[in-house]
Amino acid sequence: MVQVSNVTMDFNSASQQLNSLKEYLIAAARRELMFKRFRALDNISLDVQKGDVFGILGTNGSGKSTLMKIISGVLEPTEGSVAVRGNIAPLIELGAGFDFELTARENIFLNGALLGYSKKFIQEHFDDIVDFAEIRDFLDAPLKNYSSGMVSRIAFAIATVIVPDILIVDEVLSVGDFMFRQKCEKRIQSLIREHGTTVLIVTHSNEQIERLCNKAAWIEKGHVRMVGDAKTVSRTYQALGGRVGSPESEALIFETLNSDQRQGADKVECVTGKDRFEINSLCEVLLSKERNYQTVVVAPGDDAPVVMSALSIAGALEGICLMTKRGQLPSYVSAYLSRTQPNRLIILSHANVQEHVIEALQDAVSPTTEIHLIDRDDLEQLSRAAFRLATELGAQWGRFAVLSANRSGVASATVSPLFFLEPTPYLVCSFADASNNELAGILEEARTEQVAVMGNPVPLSDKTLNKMGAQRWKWVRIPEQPCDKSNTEALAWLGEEGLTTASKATTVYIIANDDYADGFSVAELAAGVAAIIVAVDLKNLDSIVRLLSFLRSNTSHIEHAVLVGGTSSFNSVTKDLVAKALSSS
Ligand SMILES: Nc1ncnc2c1ncn2[C@@H]1O[C@H](COP(=O)(O)OP(=O)(O)OP(=O)(O)O)[C@@H](O)[C@H]1O
Repeated sequence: MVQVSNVTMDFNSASQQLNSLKEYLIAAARRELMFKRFRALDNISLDVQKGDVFGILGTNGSGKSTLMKIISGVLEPTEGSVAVRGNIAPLIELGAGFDFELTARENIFLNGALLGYSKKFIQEHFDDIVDFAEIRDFLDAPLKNYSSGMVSRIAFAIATVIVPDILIVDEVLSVGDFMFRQKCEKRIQSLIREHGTTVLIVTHSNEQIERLCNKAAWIEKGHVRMVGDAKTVSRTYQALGGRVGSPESEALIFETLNSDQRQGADKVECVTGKDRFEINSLCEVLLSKERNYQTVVVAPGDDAPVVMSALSIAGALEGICLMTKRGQLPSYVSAYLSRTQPNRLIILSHANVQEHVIEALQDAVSPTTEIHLIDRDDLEQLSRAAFRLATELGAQWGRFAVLSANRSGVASATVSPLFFLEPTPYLVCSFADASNNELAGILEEARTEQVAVMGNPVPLSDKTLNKMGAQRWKWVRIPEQPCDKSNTEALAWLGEEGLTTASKATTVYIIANDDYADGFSVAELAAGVAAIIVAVDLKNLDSIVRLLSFLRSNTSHIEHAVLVGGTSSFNSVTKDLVAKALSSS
């Protein structure tokens, strides 16, 4: 029905900004107009058969709409050709052919005429259009008073009043409200089933592609990357689309995804929530099944160094660490406090945790609960005050200490189980000499033997560290980024110190590079089973491949891989990839 042959589309756009038509004409007359050429489509070929419901996938700007406009005849390709058999109803840029000064009634006739319908045909179908669009009460109001959703309804109703041979739907199913989207989808379904209409559908919804289409193409940066059955293309796109990485990594992921290994699936679990607070609440449920905590430490969840301080003192005082938002106390935290009525509540507050949140925390516990509030705008001061409080409350510090710049990253999340394996101070450091002297004093007081210096860059130079540590403690530097380097060095350090070993761990918690704070929530769970936490950069295929090869080489002892992250981080494809990597022993 549609044959796209070697289509290339170049756009010219002015390379300098001209502010008026006059400026444009002057520049044109002087032959000073400069254009930049941009190739939106590069030698695209596709074959759409009668009855196909053909999905087009691709990241923003990959050329999907340009291709649809060329197929509809709105744009002429620079090179190549398109052969179409039958009439087309193009649902592209709904409302593009409307005059917003005219009424909805007038626009129905105007738009219908643009689509080639006769006046008689529109009159005969006028009621159908109005009823489908649900606009009868507003027919004589000018279109400029309509919402964009209502305009889309009219456009959809007009374009689908005929039974087209080919229907082109470009992101139309993502406009309007839920009920109307369903109604549009039903009409498309009836065109497909009852009239055998061939459909080309552009959408960012993989779910729609898999549900509606039999075939799909994935277009990336103007090239066809893959054509095939809708489910395979959609799943491959979810795994590889818009990501960076070497062709070797891409091939390996593709191969893993297409392998029919099944055994690993029962080893993979997910802890997913809509955000880090929901994940923290899920972890709270798992942790409180095992223990009744008498100390609860609450910290603002969007401030990684504060959460690290909270984990440090929670570990040292055998407490649980919960996260709060700055402007609102999550309900699971207040519910937990009311339910368990702990003996001690420690609140860490930093930069704009609102007063009412702190009050709500205080109100949630019983009058006999001992409450400690550490409120400091300065992270260095906050971490030291937390250390001192834990010491006063009887913490017996172990061999290690973690020093950090005032930012944390992936390596912090990977190292965080340490706080629950051995009481370990977490201290934020700065450039000031006086501050470093105080820090050296704290480490001496805690009898620290070994220091992990997290972050890149960290204010402390090698020279300063050597001077501070003198003969008393050794130090190791662990970078917080990039993700894979952080993982490797953090895990190597934990392993060397006999804390958790990647080569023996039976459980692996996998977190996403951009959501590494989720690692803090699972720190205690990980420590409980001597598990390791690894981060993966899901936007980078090389990072995914490194994770897969790590899993493959440790398959013999990994019994559980737990994907921890927001619902958008780990999709079913990542889960499948991890399962397949774990089944290839
Ligand atoms: N008329 C035009 N003049 C210049 N460049 C254009 C024009 N139309 C599109 N482009 C460029 O061509 C590229 C492809 O655009 P297109 O709208 O086809 O992408 P898309 O895949 O539909 O994107 P999205 O998912 O964001 O809708 C983009 O970089 C866009 O800026």
